[in-house]
Amino acid sequence: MRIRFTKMQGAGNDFVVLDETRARLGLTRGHYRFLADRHFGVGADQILSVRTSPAPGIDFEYVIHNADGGEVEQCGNGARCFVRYVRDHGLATRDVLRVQTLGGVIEPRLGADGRVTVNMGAPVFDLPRVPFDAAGLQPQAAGSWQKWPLALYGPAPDTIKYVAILSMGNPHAVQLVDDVETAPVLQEGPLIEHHPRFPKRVNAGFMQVVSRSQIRLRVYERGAGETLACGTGACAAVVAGVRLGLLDGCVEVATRGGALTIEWAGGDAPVLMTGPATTVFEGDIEIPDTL
Ligand SMILES: N[C@@H](CCC[C@H](N)C(=O)O)C(=O)O
Repeated sequence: MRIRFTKMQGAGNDFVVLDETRARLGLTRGHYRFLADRHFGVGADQILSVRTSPAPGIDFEYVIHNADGGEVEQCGNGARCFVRYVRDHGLATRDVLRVQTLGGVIEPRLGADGRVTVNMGAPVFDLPRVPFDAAGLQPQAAGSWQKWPLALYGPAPDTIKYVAILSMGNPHAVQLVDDVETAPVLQEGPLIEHHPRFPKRVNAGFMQVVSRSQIRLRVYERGAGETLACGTGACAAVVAGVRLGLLDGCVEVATRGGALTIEWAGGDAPVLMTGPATTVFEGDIEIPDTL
C-alpha cells in the first residue's frame, strides 16, 4: 500500500502526520513502527493521525502512536503540529480548534506569528489515575507537595531516585538534576520508563532549575527514547517545579531542540504551552502489507 505523509517537527520532536479524515488507513502496530523507523521508514518520534470527530463541539480526533507502535494518550509538540497541518491542508479554517485525544480535549490556537499555544488541560495529581502504585512507599515532603522514591535496579543497584509524579493526560515522573548535560538520562531513563510501579510505563523527565522562570529539560520518552523535546514533559516539569516551590507560573523551558513557554496558574487551571510547529517535507511511501 502506498500512503501520503507529512513530516513535521516541533522543537525537534519529529512526527509523521497522516490524513485519515476521508478514510482510515487501517495501519497496524507494525506499520507505525515501520513509518517511525529512521533507517527503513520515514523516521519519527511519533505518528499522528488526523481524524474527523462525530462528537458535538469537537473538530477533530488526534490519534498518537509512539515510535514503538503503541497508541498513547497525549502529545504536546504534536498538538502544535496538528493545528498547523489541518490549516495548511485546508481541513480547517479557524485558528482555534477543539481536539479529542485519548487523554482528554485540548485546544490548540495558531498565532499570527506562526507559533502555536495549546491549552493542554489541567494536570492530574491523583496517583491511581497517573497511574502510579504508591503502596507501601513513604513520600518526601517538598514545597507544598511531595516526591516519591523509586528504587532503580540496573547498572547501579539500589539507587533511589525521588520523583514528582503527575499526568498531563499521559504519565510523567520528573526528577531534579544539577546539570541536564551530565544527567544520566540514557542510563536511568529506560529503568524509570519500565519501573514496575508504573503499570502503563512513564515518561522520565530530568529538570535543571536555572531560575524561577527558566529550566533546562531532557526527557526520556515512553515508547520513543530520549527526544529533542517533549511538550507534555515540559508541562509536567513546570507544574512539578511550581508545586515544589521552585518556579513561578510562567517558565521558559530550554530543550535540546528549542524553547517552549509553559504557563500554569496552579490548582485546576489548565496548562498553556507555546512553541513552534514546522513542516519539514511531504511525500509518499510504500508500506509492506504484512507488517
Ligand atoms: N513527544 C510528546 C509525547 C509523546 C507521547 C509520550 N512518549 C508518551 O508515551 O506518553 C510530547 O510532545 O508531549
